[in-house]
Amino acid sequence: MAGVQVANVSRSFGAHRALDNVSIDFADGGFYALLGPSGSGKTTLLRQIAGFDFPDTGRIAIGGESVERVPVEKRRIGMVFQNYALFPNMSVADNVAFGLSVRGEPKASIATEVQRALDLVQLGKLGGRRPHQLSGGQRQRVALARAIVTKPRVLLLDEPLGALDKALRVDMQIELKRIQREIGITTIFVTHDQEEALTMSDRIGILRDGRLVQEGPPEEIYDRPQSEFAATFLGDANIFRGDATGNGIRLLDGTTIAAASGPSLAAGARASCAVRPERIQISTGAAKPDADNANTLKGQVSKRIFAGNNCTYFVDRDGQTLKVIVQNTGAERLAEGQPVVLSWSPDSTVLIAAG
Ligand SMILES: Nc1ncnc2c1ncn2[C@@H]1O[C@H](COP(=O)(O)OP(=O)(O)OP(=O)(O)O)[C@@H](O)[C@H]1O
Repeated sequence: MAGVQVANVSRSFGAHRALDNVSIDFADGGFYALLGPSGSGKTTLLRQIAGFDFPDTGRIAIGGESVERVPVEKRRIGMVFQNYALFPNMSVADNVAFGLSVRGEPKASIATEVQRALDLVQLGKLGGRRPHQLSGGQRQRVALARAIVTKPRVLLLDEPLGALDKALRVDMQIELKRIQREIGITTIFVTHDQEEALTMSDRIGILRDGRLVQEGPPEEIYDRPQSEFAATFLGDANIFRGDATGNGIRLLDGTTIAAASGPSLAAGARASCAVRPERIQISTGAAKPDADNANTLKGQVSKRIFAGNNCTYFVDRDGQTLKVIVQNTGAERLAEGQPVVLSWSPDSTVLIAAG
């Protein structure tokens, strides 16, 4: 096993900078999600690590050793892609055995290793089938078995669950995480799906236009985003813009919003505050807000979306629409058109420097 160190890596295609001075330390045995919009450089970064493509500048090391001159086949990396084709005319077992066979390993040990890999992905009894006799999820598990059978040091997964429907995808997320824990392999996982990134990974890196915008544990990025982009890309956020006051911001209409976390900014500097929709308390104003909720605003419900376990309210105030999500506790529901008071704690508010 091995960690992966990416240091100051840049890669351009013509005038386009697909990766711009990216540095990430992927810890040994960790599960790391790379998240970002289409074209942000996620696949390009995986390709540099795999050795399919090479950085213009910067360094990549696997297990502490620079891989600058190490070709793909010598990097000992397993890969699974969204449309990772299996050989249709080979059995499942032969598909999994492929990497070991080309290495010329003895037949008996190949059979043992293949069976172990198939058992791990819970396809131990299906080795004799052909790929077309499997479901989409089973085929992805074969691809995974094929990637891990050679005992790679690092596993690179590029949207491996992208082609699966939602229910199967959730099953496979749990399965993939179990397998990763069991073999303890350093895993770098590219996804578009923010929920998938939040639930599966130890750390998340958010890329935008080839740059690493923020990286850290899921809770840290969700609770303390450092930019409006990170706040709105990973989860929903209400963004307020104004001038820094020392402990928050002042909006154009003079309202102040206090924030307990964020950088220290000079008073008067342009800044934003972000607050998650589920952190806001909404009421008719008849009862006093919770004592901790120093931030308050008045507005009017413009839309209400009931979703069973929760209810989303869109609240208009001063040209802005705010989003509030309330768990369904059976309490009284607010109607569209209702004047409301929103309140939330400075602890739920993050100050962000203007980008
Ligand atoms: N071989 C190449 N030649 C020219 N441009 C490329 C090449 N590979 C990638 N790019 C460009 O680099 C940028 C990053 O591409 P990349 O595939 O890494 O994005 P991504 O974040 O993986 O996107 P997606 O989520 O859509 O897969 C894109 O603008 C892409 O068009």
